[in-house]
Amino acid sequence: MEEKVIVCDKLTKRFGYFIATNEISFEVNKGEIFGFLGANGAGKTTAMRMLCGLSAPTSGSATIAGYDVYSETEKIKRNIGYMSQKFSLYENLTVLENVEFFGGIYGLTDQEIKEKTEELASKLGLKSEMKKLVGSLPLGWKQKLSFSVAVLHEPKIVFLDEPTGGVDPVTRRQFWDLIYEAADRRITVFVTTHYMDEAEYCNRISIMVDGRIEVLDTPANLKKQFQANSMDEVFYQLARSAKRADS
Ligand SMILES: Nc1ncnc2c1ncn2[C@@H]1O[C@H](COP(=O)(O)OP(=O)(O)OP(=O)(O)O)[C@@H](O)[C@H]1O
Repeated sequence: MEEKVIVCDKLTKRFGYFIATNEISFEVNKGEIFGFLGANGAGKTTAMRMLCGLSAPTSGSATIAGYDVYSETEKIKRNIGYMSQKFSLYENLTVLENVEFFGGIYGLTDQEIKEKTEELASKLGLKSEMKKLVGSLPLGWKQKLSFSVAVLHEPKIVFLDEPTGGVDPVTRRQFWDLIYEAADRRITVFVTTHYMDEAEYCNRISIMVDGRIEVLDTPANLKKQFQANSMDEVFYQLARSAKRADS
């Protein structure tokens, strides 16, 4: 049987009377690429923050890499990687300094950091850029670098919150090559995106509407279910029913 690395049962987050995430239940397998979709305000970030151990749920249960989201948040943080468009690398440090800094935070030894640095520099074609400030790199490179840093310590799961926002299609494709490589190493990838071509790259996707998970299946099955030619069509059929104002 597949090992489940995320198990979530009726997980709920309220802010006062407002239910941002409403009884979501799902499981994610080891090494799976799981797309977590929904219109703006659907509740994705709120859910992801709970799964990363950054925000306590109001009710329901979840385990991440076997650890409880209420009582074992420190263990969760040690077993995951995280990347978002907003939280990224230090722009005023060089590429090398960033890798050394995050490697240190993740508890890698100096030798491991050295090996990882060389691997990363050659994989990303950044050998001659290692001493440049991250702030001077093009956005696409920053995001590929940021992803590589998020998986530097070979976490069990990497959470990606709109990782490719604002990046051109060619660079997004390269970014997804990195995601596939991580999944090949059995790192589970949990990714939110607004790009429907990226949704097609996921093994399975869920789509949230107004705090609830409305559908969860493979892209192929969802297209069949909604008699749609693309994930774009599936998404808009569902998003049309959303009531929340900020979508
Ligand atoms: N701390 C908070 N207090 C009150 N309401 C909040 C809080 N955080 C989020 N919300 C509300 O919860 C809802 C879900 O927000 P969330 O950021 O999780 O959505 P999202 O699906 O990630 O959207 P986006 O794609 O825009 O990031 C929104 O209506 C938001 O205004």
